[in-house]
Amino acid sequence: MKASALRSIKSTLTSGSCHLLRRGYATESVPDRKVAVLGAAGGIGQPLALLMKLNPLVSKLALYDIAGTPGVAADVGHINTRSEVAGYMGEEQLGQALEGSDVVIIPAGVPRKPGMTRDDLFNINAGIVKSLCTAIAKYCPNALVNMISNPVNSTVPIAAEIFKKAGTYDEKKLFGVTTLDVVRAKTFYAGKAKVPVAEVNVPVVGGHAGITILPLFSQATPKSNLSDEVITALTKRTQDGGTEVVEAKAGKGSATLSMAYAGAIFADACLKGLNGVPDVVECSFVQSTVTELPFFASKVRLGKNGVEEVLGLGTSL
Ligand SMILES: NC(=O)C1=CN([C@@H]2O[C@H](COP(=O)(O)OP(=O)(O)OC[C@H]3O[C@@H](n4cnc5c(N)ncnc54)[C@H](O)[C@@H]3O)[C@@H](O)[C@H]2O)C=CC1
Ligand SMILES: O=C([O-])CC(=O)C(=O)O
Repeated sequence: MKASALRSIKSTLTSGSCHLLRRGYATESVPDRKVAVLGAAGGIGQPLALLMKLNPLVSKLALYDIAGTPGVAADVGHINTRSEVAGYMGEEQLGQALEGSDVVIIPAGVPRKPGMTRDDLFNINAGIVKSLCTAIAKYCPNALVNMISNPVNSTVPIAAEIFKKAGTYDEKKLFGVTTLDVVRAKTFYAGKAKVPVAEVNVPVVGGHAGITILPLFSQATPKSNLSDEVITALTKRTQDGGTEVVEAKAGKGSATLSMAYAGAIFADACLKGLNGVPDVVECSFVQSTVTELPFFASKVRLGKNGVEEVLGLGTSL
């Protein structure tokens, strides 16, 4: 090889690593973290894989599905960000995908069509979640599990039972992802209250289906003087947000892009908690004593072991 060609390669490599250091990706400041996405070739899985590839807290990204992951992994893997990407396809590669994972995100499963409720997905998705959680218990029992597959109100308790049976259950590490309800509540509230959406906070408690989704607009910030009538309409729109998208997609599935965004926000919060960032608080459907229900969504403080504290319902402003 000519000396000039070698010099040019060297300079490219050096400027590449400087670039990583400048952007705060240096390994000494950011710990290595492996994230696995199960169902990574799906409607949510693909944009979620993209968003996790953009997250500088991730060093390894494992993309698993029953089909299609080599293509998704090759595509996302060309993006010049920190994480190494690998695709895994078929049950025989699930163990490899999971091994060493710090966070496992599960958007594997069937979505709704118009006229269906999330409960109609129970039979098929319960089976999928059961097999995936059995593998998690075996290959990465200490990982934080972010459950997206519906019905979340049931898939989370199912996962808990699978982990209990395997002897690996840790209530601090199992999360139903309800972030999309918060994302919607923030968007709809900002629109009506005419406040900058980036400043809005709205806790959403309860569960993730119809009337179990309870946005607490009385605690929304920045505060506004919306009438009871408007608050009732905002509540209903948030509760029916999933159905609004299912109907608009007219048979082509449910929310995927907004869910990928919400899933990426929640996974990022989990990673920050694991890395010891203080005061990381998100709403999530977790094992809870806030009400008499065994699982309930409320604000949760995230830390080095997952749930650090399940926060209560709060008080109206
Ligand atoms: N928690 C929430 O707020 C939300 C949850 N969802 C739920 O997320 C789930 C996925 O939705 P979409 O991505 O739109 O569906 P999709 O059908 O586009 O993708 C699902 C993916 O899961 C894969 N899959 C099926 N069985 C699998 C298995 N055993 N192991 C690994 N992968 C498997 C499929 O091959 C497919 O690629 C649905 O259950 C949906 O209801 C959707 C939106 C919001
Ligand atoms: O409505 C659905 O089936 C998907 C979902 O959970 C949501 O968009 O909130």
